Amino acid sequence: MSTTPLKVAVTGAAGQIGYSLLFRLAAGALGDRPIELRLLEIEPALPSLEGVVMELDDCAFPLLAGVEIGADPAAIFSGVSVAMLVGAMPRKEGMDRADLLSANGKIFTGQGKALNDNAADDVKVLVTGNPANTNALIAMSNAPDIPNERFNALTRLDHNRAKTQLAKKLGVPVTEISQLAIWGNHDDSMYPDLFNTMVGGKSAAEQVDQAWITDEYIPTVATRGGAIIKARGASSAASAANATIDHMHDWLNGTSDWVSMSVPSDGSYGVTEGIVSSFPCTVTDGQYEIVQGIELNDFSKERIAASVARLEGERDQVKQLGLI
Ligand SMILES: NC(=O)C1=CN([C@@H]2O[C@H](COP(=O)(O)OP(=O)(O)OC[C@H]3O[C@@H](n4cnc5c(N)ncnc54)[C@H](O)[C@@H]3O)[C@@H](O)[C@H]2O)C=CC1
Ligand SMILES: O=C([O-])CC(=O)C(=O)O
Repeated sequence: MSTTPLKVAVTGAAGQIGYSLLFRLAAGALGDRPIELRLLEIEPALPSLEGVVMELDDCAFPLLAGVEIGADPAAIFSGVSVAMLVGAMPRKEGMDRADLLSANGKIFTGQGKALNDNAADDVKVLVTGNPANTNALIAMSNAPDIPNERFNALTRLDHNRAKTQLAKKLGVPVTEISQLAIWGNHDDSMYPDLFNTMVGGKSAAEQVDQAWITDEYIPTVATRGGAIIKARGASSAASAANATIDHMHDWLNGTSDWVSMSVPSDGSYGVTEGIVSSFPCTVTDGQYEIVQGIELNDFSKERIAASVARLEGERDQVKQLGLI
């Protein structure tokens, strides 16, 4: 076990996702090593964050080596090797995630610059705050000294949702499912591809019919966030925190199966270079790779192209806003 604390920044730490995320991080969810938490909030939320820190203290977590809080990104990001950018406004019922671009996008220009100037050389940045893919693009574009591939966005929640919905349909445990992946944007156009997914060693697509995939499965996965907002009156929090941990855990520690990661496209599968889009990925020694050589049928190609078009639209919008 490494005894050097891993310095992890979390933004929006006093929010709902923060409340589920911090305690698991402090308990060792990223790996069996000490962790130092650097928590960023806006000034008015700092008193509430102080209460959360009191609760962290009250857990006496053996791996928690320190907690620092503040409203200055430069100070909080100083020397961090992991940055979880969660802090952003959540959508309300009836909104699309892209509706948050003008409100949230500017958060990621300042945080991109602050990471550029203050984070450790090996920093890995994961954006959860919505619209996550394009916010990651904004942060990446404002951090010219950090390699682009260190900026990811979260589609692991969609991946986990896709896994459970398929497992329920087929009456199998989630552990039977492999090679599942979400492609495209974390919005209603996302595409969970079942044509390359395996269940119990056999093709998933051959065990369900196409009408179920098109009319039930894809819409259920893609609109799950909205369904949760409707049911809870607030957007997903514990599951989003769980997915944020899953993504960063795997990026740091490696994978044994495909995982869905939104990463800057290198042009693989015709996805426009530079946009941050979800792909099937594997991770070895802290480096992810987009899985190559996957056969995509015409249905999949069409769905991916539609989602990529949404990402291009968001990119054009933030260009116009002067954020990239
Ligand atoms: N990618 C994904 O799968 C998911 C993304 N989300 C997104 O995550 C974000 C956070 O969600 P919640 O925790 O539920 O929201 P929340 O409103 O409970 O918490 C957000 C926190 O961010 C803080 N904040 C705002 N601006 C900030 C800034 N400039 N620097 C630091 N902190 C700042 C706020 O003060 C607040 O405490 C939302 O944008 C939401 O839509 C939520 C679920 C899943
Ligand atoms: O739907 C939302 O606004 C929150 C979110 O991203 C999700 O739950 O997937």
